[in-house]
Amino acid sequence: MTPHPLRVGITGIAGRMGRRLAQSSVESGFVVVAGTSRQIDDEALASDPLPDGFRLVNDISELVGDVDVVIDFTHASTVIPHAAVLADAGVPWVLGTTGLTASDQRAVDAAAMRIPVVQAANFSTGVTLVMRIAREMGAVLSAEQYDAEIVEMHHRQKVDAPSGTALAIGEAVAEGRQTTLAAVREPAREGQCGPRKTGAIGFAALRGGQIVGEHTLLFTSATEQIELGHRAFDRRVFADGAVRAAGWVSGQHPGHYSMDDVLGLE
Ligand SMILES: NC(=O)C1=CN([C@@H]2O[C@H](COP(=O)(O)OP(=O)(O)OC[C@H]3O[C@@H](n4cnc5c(N)ncnc54)[C@H](OP(=O)(O)O)[C@@H]3O)[C@@H](O)[C@H]2O)C=CC1
Ligand SMILES: O=C(O)C1=N[C@H](C(=O)O)C[C@H](O)C1
Repeated sequence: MTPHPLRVGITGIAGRMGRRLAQSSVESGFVVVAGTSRQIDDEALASDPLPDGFRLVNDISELVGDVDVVIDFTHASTVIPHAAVLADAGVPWVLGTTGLTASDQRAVDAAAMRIPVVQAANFSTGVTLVMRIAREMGAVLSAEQYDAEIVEMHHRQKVDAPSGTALAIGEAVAEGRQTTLAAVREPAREGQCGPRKTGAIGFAALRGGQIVGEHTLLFTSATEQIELGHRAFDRRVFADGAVRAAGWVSGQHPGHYSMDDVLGLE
């Protein structure tokens, strides 16, 4: 049963997503009990609507005793330690961090054997649907005829590329084509890179200004081009999805869940 009101802990609460997650949590009637920041900066947080009694701590291990769920949008280097702390404490995990290595992902999968984890490279409802359509397009638009490419653009501060969403869209196309992205991903093109391989999935990552997040999937054949795009205007779209996931995951059994599960999609 979901405890009421839900007590939420937010890692990286002073970050771009951390701040927005705190607002969305409060707007949803949850209590933001604690957040982490490696540099405690009360002044920077003073303008945000956090409740009395909120604790700002240095490390996730200092907040897990007080919370029903942790929402975590930080940096890939935190994933292995966060997985261990949350699994040991038995606290559900909503994970939005991108740029994970294969060993980071294995740590998430291992934690999901012990706690419920909702992981998504993009918590917006729109992108959740884009993934489903991308899978179907991959299944119908044959790899021999249609070249699949994914273009993404983000703000100049983003540290990982291609974005987690771009990679997840690529994985969905690969799944539709009954293969894996690892098997068909085209290496970044530069110099004498040679012609495009049939069946490859390519990526282009653009960075500039304060673009929140834009993704376009293109299928190009000799006779036509199909584009599927998504543009996020405000980080609220990710935060609201993650907060919805937090409310949902706190009542679940251990397992690895996606936004499809949260939204009740087949
Ligand atoms: N799944 C989704 O829907 C979305 C995912 N993201 C992902 O969320 C993550 C955070 O994005 P964003 O909020 O823009 O990033 P920010 O850099 O603004 O915030 C990240 C916060 O994480 C904390 N942090 C803890 N450990 C580290 C570390 N080792 N290196 C860097 N930061 C650390 C920092 O807080 P402090 O310095 O105070 O400790 C920082 O403020 C990224 O991986 C991004 O791709 C972003 C948007 C949507
Ligand atoms: O870093 C960001 O900002 C974003 N990261 C996610 C990703 O890597 O896909 C989601 C969104 O596009 C914003």
